[in-house]
Amino acid sequence: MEHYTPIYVNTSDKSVLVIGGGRVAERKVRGLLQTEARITVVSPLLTPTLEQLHQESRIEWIARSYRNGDLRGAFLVYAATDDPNVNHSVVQEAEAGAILVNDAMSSGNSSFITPSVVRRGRLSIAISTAGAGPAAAAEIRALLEQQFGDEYETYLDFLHQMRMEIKSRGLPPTVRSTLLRRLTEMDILDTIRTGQFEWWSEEKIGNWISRNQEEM
Ligand SMILES: C[C@@]1(CC(=O)O)c2cc3[nH]c(cc4nc(cc5[nH]c(cc(n2)[C@H]1CCC(=O)O)[C@@](C)(CC(=O)O)[C@@H]5CCC(=O)O)C(CC(=O)O)=C4CCC(=O)O)c(CCC(=O)O)c3CC(=O)O
Ligand SMILES: NC(=O)C1=CN([C@@H]2O[C@H](COP(=O)(O)OP(=O)(O)OC[C@H]3O[C@@H](n4cnc5c(N)ncnc54)[C@H](O)[C@@H]3O)[C@@H](O)[C@H]2O)C=CC1
Repeated sequence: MEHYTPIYVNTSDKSVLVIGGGRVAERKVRGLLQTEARITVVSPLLTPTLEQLHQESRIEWIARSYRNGDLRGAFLVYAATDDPNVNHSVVQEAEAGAILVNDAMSSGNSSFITPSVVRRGRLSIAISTAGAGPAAAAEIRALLEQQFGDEYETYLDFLHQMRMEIKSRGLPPTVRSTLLRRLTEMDILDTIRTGQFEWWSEEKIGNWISRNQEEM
């Protein structure tokens, strides 16, 4: 059985190449648009959505078939044409250049696979079936989407703000980790769900930290 190593890759300001401009390429691009990647599509044809994204300058378009050498400077590559030979050539060029590559037609040829993703602001939950059932991955995503609602976006923004605040205070590591753990033990999610959440002021954050430090 194939086992994969799940990682979250930072593609900010990195050049990501998608070879092919069809339905599957469009799905890969939609995922990439959630990041700060610089996206280039190489394909003689584009779907109407990709065409629109190109017109809005959100993606670059090289309007021709893939050529050996196109991968120069790329950080990550998706081979998403409908021609297995072309995808294979893309994979070969990527491997020669030690670039991570996804072949949409074959998980076996790929150095990474594209998971199904639930996004709620800073929270992302990635699901993979190691290629066994992409439609099952999408079904599991839909289930998780029901379980993890929009309240998680606010919740994680709050945790992030508190984490930055706690880390900036130069507290001893044990105090810091206790405070960070206590944060997740509070019922913040419920207050967001019931519409009672209010962002904490500098003063309230300061008071909460001092009070909790005293209780340790
Ligand atoms: C290996 C992988 C390679 C990769 O792309 O990385 C791959 C490969 C293949 N997919 C195929 C088919 C379909 N894929 C989807 C949908 C998705 N496919 C995605 C990922 C992956 N697909 C990777 C494994 C992920 C994992 O580990 O589970 C998702 C999760 C993410 C994304 O693509 O962005 C996205 C759902 C996003 C969402 O909704 O959340 C649908 C449903 C639909 O189209 O609505 C169908 C039709 C139904 C069916 O066939 O099951 C075929 C057969 C093609 C043929 O026979 O012609 C192959 C080739 C093969 O199996 O060899
Ligand atoms: N990984 C996944 O999630 C899935 C993968 N697939 C596989 O992906 C393949 C592509 O599917 P679709 O996007 O629906 O096909 P499609 O026919 O909509 O798109 C193919 C695209 O590849 C481009 N293309 C063809 N030759 C090219 C070349 N030499 N250089 C650059 N671009 C080239 C075409 O212009 C077109 O834009 C399918 O044949 C299937 O095997 C299918 C469903 C899901």
